[in-house]
Amino acid sequence: MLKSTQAQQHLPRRTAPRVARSAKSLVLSRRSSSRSASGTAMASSMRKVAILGAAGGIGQPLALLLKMNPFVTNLALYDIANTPGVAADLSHINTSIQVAGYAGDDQLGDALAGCDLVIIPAGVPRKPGMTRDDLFEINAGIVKTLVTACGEHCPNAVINIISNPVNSTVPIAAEVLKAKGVYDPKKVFGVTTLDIVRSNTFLAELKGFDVVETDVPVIGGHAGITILPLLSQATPMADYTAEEIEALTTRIQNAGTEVVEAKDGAGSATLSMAYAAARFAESCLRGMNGEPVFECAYVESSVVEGLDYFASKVKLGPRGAEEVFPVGDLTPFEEECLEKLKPELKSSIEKGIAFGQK
Ligand SMILES: NC(=O)c1ccc[n+]([C@@H]2O[C@H](COP(=O)([O-])OP(=O)(O)OC[C@H]3O[C@@H](n4cnc5c(N)ncnc54)[C@H](O)[C@@H]3O)[C@@H](O)[C@H]2O)c1
Ligand SMILES: O=C(O)C[C@H](O)C(=O)O
Repeated sequence: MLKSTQAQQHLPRRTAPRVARSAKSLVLSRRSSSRSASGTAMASSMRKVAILGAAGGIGQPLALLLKMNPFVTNLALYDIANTPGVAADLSHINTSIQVAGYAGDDQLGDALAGCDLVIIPAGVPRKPGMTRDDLFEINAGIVKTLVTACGEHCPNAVINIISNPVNSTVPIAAEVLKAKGVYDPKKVFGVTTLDIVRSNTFLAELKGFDVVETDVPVIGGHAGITILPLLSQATPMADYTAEEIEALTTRIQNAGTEVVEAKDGAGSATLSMAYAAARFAESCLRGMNGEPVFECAYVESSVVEGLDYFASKVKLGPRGAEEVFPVGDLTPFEEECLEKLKPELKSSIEKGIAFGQK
């Protein structure tokens, strides 16, 4: 289990250093060069990245963003169907990243072989009226199968899990890898970056901030009240009324549902999620290359007693999540929200563990 370090205990009010990069780092580079888009780091290492669920609503735009990311050298696109077409289409883009499509069970091993990073958006999305937990019945099995294959074909890869319910699918992945004897808690992440992206956007809109300079840590999990934005730790600092804090927190917690309802049966967030997943993937790759990067993510954790998985700020490095930061000082409102989310998050974790061990 990951432990918070001595140094982290002495952190001041903020949970951790500010996320070290901004939306600018995803500006598209026309050549897959050795220069990152922000110009701050070299992207020289060979990196193979696989997307499992690559022909889907998230998978396709995510593949497009990664085809333009200088930290990637090989992109393996896997789905149960339609990946040859997606791969052929993407491969015509004149960046030097090599793209290959894989379809069906018998090609999964080839897709995963030699991967440094595996991103999993495979599974069904919500329709109006559903909770993320309603997806468990279908998505739990899909994640279990795919992570089992990761354990066999790329046991050292970092895994980014997008498939919902993330609060349960991450514990499932951990149990599967434990059973195979290849579990490294530093390398399995639930992607909660969309919660941060949304919080930054909504806060910047409310307060008239430059959105690129806005940073809201979001802790807890990725479903309803388990999503807890820490507005007291946001930058730039601002004064809020109690009503503003409550309204903004509720909007962030319901933002996924806002998109599900707007799409009216045609799925959930795909474009904003692809953006968020590309940002988190790039942060993992930068970390692998030795550049310390800070992101909030859902990981195995000892930050909150009784919750074995929890999202908080982590430091990404060559070995994955090298540090997991404590939540820092909370306001009474945030303390109350944290208490309220514990039973739901605990039950989702336990459900995932039980399924993973079956
Ligand atoms: N973590 C987050 O913040 C976040 C945000 C948005 C969506 N999601 C979740 O991401 C998942 C995917 O959403 P979407 O909109 O891309 O759905 P989608 O239906 O458009 O795409 C899913 C893809 O997964 C593929 N798939 C299904 N079973 C598979 C398997 N066994 N192996 C490989 N591929 C398989 C499907 O063929 C499809 O192409 C959903 O569970 C959704 O709830 C999570
Ligand atoms: O809301 C969903 O079902 C998808 C995703 O988790 C989101 O937050 O947009």
